[in-house]
Amino acid sequence: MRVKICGITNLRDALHAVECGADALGFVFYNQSPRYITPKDAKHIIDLLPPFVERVGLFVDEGVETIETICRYTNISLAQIHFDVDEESLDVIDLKTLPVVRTRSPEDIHRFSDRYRLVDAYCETYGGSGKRLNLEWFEGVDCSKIILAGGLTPQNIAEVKKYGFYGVDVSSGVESVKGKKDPKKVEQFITYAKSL
Ligand SMILES: O=C(O)c1ccccc1NCC(=O)[C@H](O)[C@H](O)COP(=O)(O)O
Repeated sequence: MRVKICGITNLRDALHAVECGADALGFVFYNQSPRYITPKDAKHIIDLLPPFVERVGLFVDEGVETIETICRYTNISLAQIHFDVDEESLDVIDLKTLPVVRTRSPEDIHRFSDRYRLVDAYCETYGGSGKRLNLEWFEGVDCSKIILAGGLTPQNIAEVKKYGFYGVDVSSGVESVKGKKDPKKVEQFITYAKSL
């Protein structure tokens, strides 16, 4: 199971997550978020990461040029796209992209089904809400290209085991306060997810 720790705002949390075995770190470039990080601060952290860690940039309502410029400057390796896009618009971005499906009903899970995608619970504000998805919606679905997000915690991560997700993504479930990770929760989450 691959694990992404999202909403990284400081070097200490980043290095601790990597030490615990995180495969990917998420940086929120959306200035309305309590987890917002400036491109300059993200670059500082990313420059100090060891090899083999995916750096994911989260974007809400940004143009292609801004996304490409920020990713190149910071050395982000994957752009996570939170606003409504179609396949063609994704292909215009000259970077590896990960569309986010904000799910209101079981049918939504099948959007972008040929691609790797992050499936999150729908909420009015964007991301990091702690809101969970109904796991029954994934019964009988090919989850091999789905990264599951939304309300995951060290306590409930074991519930996802039987679905065969490509990976899991967590933000608020491993925080002490918004924008700051709890080292123990991060360690537990990654250990439990990797044991599934
Ligand atoms: O985390 C944010 O504040 C955020 C802001 C804008 C767009 C996306 C954002 N986070 C999205 C994520 O990928 C979260 O990791 C995902 O929604 C899971 O969050 P949580 O339910 O808190 O684990």
